[in-house]
Amino acid sequence: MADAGCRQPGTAWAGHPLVTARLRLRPLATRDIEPLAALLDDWDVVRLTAALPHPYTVDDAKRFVNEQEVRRIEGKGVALAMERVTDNVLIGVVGFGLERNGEPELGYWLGKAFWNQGFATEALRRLIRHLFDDLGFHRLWSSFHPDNSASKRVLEKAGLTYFGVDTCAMPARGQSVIAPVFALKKGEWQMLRATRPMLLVVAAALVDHDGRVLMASRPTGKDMAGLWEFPGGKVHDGETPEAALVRELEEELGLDVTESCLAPVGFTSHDYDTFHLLMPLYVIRVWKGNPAAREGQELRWVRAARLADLPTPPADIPLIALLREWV
Ligand SMILES: Nc1nc2c([nH]c(=O)n2[C@@H]2O[C@H](COP(=O)(O)OP(=O)(O)OP(=O)(O)O)[C@@H](O)[C@H]2O)c(=O)[nH]1
Repeated sequence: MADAGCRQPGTAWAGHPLVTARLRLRPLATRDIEPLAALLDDWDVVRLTAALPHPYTVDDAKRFVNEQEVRRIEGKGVALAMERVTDNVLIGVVGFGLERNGEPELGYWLGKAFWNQGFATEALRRLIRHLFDDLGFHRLWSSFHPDNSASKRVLEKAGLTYFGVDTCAMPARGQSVIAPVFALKKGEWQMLRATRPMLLVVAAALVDHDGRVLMASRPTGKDMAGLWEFPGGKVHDGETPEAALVRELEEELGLDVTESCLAPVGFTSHDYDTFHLLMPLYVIRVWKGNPAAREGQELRWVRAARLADLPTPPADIPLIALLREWV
């Protein structure tokens, strides 16, 4: 599913948010100025960057947000806020510039509290897909301070490989460095993507007598922890989707459901960048037992019209719209 309607390849950035499992990437706005300054007034965050001053003030952040808006309008590049979907907190910035050679140069930074949790890689993978698939670029690149091994790892995980070195000015540090340059061509990226798995997951919309739907929070330790989802899980080898759902509902909630009570209502097909999710959804109105949270999840009965208020995995958004018609 495209994240923002049916964009044709080659169309320009239109300001739509890009959505990942845990993040929303959207243009910077005035409301980001204070949180931006708080995240960037940190020597550990800025010391290996080229242009971010230290100390970093609210005025610096104001100037940065205004400059980025001008760059975006002039088509020179885009800086996107990385916003966590569970609580809408700004955690960093990712973006690209076309100033150096007309090919996108990737850049990013994260507030220190958000390091080592895979956020930069997740954001970069989504931005790369946007640059190749939606904006029609054929090659992109990035360079980093030679001491910045974390940045190197992020680029490698996103698929970029060593291309050469370049002299990189670091005006905010009053020096220049010989910086490694990493690059990725569209064809290489397409080959990498062809190896990602297709995951078949089944999900249930359990609907009670009041027309409410049972949602479960993904427990700490699982991917997308804190998001609200339909109960269900992966289909095992040799299982039918229906048998898998009956098994999952027993394991996760202690419910006894018979296959004949499952009504398939639709499916979602969603690109998570590291895997492709195919997930049929079944409405169930009859079961035995009371739902019990057996796997550390929190449970909540929610009216179909209010489901959209919960932070859910992006794959679930079309199913939530569908359920409004069904329940
Ligand atoms: N159950 C469920 N999974 C969903 C939904 N939406 C969605 O993107 N998924 C994704 O589908 C995958 C299901 O994996 P899971 O970890 O829940 O599967 P599972 O119960 O078999 O767990 P396990 O592999 O830890 O035993 C996850 O990547 C999850 O994020 C949803 O509404 N319900």
